[in-house]
Amino acid sequence: MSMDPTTGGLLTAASRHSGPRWAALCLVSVATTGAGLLLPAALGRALDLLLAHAPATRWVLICATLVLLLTGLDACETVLAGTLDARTTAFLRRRVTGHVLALGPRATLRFGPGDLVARLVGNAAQAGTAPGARAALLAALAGPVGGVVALGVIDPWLAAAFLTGAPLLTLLLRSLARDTSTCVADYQRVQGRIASALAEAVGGTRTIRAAGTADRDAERILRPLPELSRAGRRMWRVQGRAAARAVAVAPLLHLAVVAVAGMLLSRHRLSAGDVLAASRYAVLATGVGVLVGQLSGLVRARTAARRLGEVLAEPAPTHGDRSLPPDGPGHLELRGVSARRGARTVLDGVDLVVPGGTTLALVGRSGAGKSLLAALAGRLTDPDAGEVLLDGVALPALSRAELRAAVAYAFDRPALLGTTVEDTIALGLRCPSPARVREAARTACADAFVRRLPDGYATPVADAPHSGGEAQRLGLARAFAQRGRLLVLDDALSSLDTVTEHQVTEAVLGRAATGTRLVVAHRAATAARADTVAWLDAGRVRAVGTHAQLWRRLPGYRAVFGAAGEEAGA
Ligand SMILES: Nc1ncnc2c1ncn2[C@@H]1O[C@H](COP(=O)(O)OP(=O)(O)OP(=O)(O)O)[C@@H](O)[C@H]1O
Repeated sequence: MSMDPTTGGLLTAASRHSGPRWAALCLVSVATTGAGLLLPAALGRALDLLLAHAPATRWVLICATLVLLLTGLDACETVLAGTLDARTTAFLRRRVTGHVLALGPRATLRFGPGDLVARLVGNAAQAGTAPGARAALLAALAGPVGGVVALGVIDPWLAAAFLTGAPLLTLLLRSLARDTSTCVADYQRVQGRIASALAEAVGGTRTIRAAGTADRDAERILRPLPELSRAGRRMWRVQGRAAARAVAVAPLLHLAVVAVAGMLLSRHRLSAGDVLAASRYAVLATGVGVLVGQLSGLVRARTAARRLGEVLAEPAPTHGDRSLPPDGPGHLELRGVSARRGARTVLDGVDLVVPGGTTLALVGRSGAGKSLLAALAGRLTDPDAGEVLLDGVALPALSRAELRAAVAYAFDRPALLGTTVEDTIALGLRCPSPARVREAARTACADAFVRRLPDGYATPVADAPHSGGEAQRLGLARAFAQRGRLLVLDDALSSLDTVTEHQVTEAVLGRAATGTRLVVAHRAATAARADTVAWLDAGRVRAVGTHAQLWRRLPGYRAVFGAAGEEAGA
């Protein structure tokens, strides 16, 4: 049951997080085992005294006290184990959620949203039982070990009789741990694949309905079910086989101990009470059934922790602690920037300068890398080579807070996060204020429709209208409220009606606009309003100039806009 360092470290951190509770659980579990080990000796002593007609009340009372103590300890163990599991699970979920968000788009690229949810929900809950399972295994091991020691104390021959079969038990447990680990890993992997396919289908319900492929997609999502069932059955078979072997071996060992005890009784080396105690200790020592259960639980928890460890092993982007020069104009510079997606180099050694306070429109055919370049400009993703600087500071050198306050983004399909509409617009603001939110909403032409909502800005975001244009206006309002020195609009006006688009474009690109703006432009009219246009083609910047210059000189540039562009450009 070897552990990679990430998984081991994660479980150690989780145990440390619940340290006192884990220590208390270990203590209670070991105390339970200790009380369980004392009971046979006390019973044997009481029996001997009763058989000899000697006063045995004290020993009978000790036996009763031990039984009561065992009941109390058992209750404590249940409560401690339950709360420890819950705390550890919460700790793991917090840690992995934080890391997934720190990874940004890379997390979904590498694992897929469904698989991530499966890991965060199912695997985290299972991994959360690891510290409790470790404590339980410790106690379950203490039982057999204590049983053998007690047998040795009664008579060394009893321990020797038991130990002849011990190697068999060790082999049994080792093969159980190994086989269970493989089956559980297979099972959890298949579960992750089903979750991925389901998340994809949930995101594409409209497409599935429009295509009328619901049955086919349900079949596709559940296709790995037989594999899941095979992995599940394999898991039960492994455990069943181990339990069956244990059931075969344990009574033989028990019998051997009782036979030796009987022989020693006949030679007057043991009393009847000793035989009773030895018989019970032999049962404790052969408690492999308990061990099988505990070991399987621990293996399942560790396998689940390994899946969380895989997510944590993905390196998150680091941030420096530098600040931007105060009152910088938002001068953006890309130096030799290259970025790959899949096997393709989408951007190849791109150099680009956007002087502070100006607007640059990114133009290019579909798939040319406009969104990728827009993402690189505000460090939503990092380049594979080259660097991006804002006001002379490389983006990775900036502190996270400084970077996020300096660069605002609006997207074509913004995620509306937060509780109310007001929260959605104020998301991420250092000093949110109602006035700032309303002003931003007015600039984005969202104020009028928000005020018409039943509770205005206090309307739950789930109840707010979500048409493409309305969502885009809320997303734009969020970007405007941020008042960063760089504003990046990635196709953020595409769903607006013509009048609204004109008003928003005027606010963003008109004379009154402030800061530097990077706009992904699909329409010639938008490109024409920018100070400069960068034409992306085949991974490179083919030309930089005003729209009018590029339009006049370059037929390839005109072709990007097609027939509609000919009219707008003209
Ligand atoms: N996760 C990914 N895996 C593989 N390729 C990707 C991934 N994301 C983007 N790409 C590819 O990178 C290229 C650039 O994508 P990008 O979204 O930047 O293009 P774009 O110019 O904005 O296109 P559009 O105008 O259609 O939005 C495309 O060929 C795209 O298929």
